[in-house]
Amino acid sequence: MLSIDQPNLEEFIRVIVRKKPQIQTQNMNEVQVVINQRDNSIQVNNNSNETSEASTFYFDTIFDEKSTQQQIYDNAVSPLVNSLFQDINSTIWAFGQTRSGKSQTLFGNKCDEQNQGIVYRAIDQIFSQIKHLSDTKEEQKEINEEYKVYVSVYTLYREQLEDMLVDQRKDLRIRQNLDQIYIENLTKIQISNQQEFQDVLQNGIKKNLINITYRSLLQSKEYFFIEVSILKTNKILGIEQMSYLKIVEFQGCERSKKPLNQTQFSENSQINKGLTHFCQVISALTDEKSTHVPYRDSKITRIMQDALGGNSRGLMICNLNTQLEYHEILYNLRVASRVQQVRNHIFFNKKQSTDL
Ligand SMILES: Nc1ncnc2c1ncn2[C@@H]1O[C@H](COP(=O)(O)OP(=O)(O)OP(=O)(O)O)[C@@H](O)[C@H]1O
Repeated sequence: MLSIDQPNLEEFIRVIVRKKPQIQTQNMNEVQVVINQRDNSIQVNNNSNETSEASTFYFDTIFDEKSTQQQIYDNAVSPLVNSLFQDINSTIWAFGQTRSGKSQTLFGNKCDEQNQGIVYRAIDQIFSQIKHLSDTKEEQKEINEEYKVYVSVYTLYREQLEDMLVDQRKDLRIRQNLDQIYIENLTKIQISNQQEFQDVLQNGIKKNLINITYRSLLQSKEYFFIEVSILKTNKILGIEQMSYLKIVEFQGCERSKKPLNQTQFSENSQINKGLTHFCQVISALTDEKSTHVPYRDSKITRIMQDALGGNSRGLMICNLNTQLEYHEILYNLRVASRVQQVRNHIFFNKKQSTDL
């Protein structure tokens, strides 16, 4: 195996906040949230209109309710897709309460160009970039590099990690090599355009759950993952490099004061458990005195380990639904605020000889 040492880059996880537009409903109060785009601050006012210092937060970028899918994509996601072609991994996760706009941001409406979410836009950008690279190389008569794109779809529910692209689902194992975390025996399907990507997504879901809609599938899982890998092969040198873009949808979680039935209670505690482990990892990573990061306490933190202090660029999209309770909004912003203090240590993915 040929391995070339590359310089390290250190960068913080980037956190952006997106406020969902208000939807007119009866008996629904909206918590007042003031976004100041000049200093990228967001102030949350409680019902008595008192604002304490703790309720003002600062983020990299804050998108108000008028923001478009295109703006989110261009600002936050496009640079990460570009870095895949520089052999750097990226992980994006949508976080927020129930009905805060996570699916809208990630998926939107695939049939409406303006409303398409970041997942479909990323696939378009990957294929247009590959075309651009091969056209440029062709003009220069040096077509040494070949790109192949693969997709995996998996879910995590009650600590059960399942491959959505196989008939027989079983709990998958998370493994670690020197550089990164990977899932053993995870199906990777090669795709060569947007349509093939959508077919894989749709067929994978149909294969596993008959008569269930895509939306209800997403709603029934705690975490939904789409992983797109790009394999670059230099045919002359016989060297290949693999980079990935991992996109994760967190299940919405409310620390509800309302009474829950047994199933809701059990689901909610499970989600809260995952979230608690996620927050414990974030706390350990941002506490200088901490000597241990408890990645192994839950599968979500293990799968996301590369993006939480490891070798992947990280983007958290914190979706905000202001039609929920004040303490819920505050809780989400506090988590988001802490996440942006986590540093990742990025290095370019290793080159390997193709004749392994
Ligand atoms: N930016 C937006 N513009 C217009 N409508 C939006 C926007 N964001 C969300 N919505 C609408 O709000 C509703 C809830 O959004 P969505 O389903 O994306 O939330 P979610 O966070 O994925 O919810 P859940 O946690 O239940 O999966 C949907 O009807 C969606 O169309």
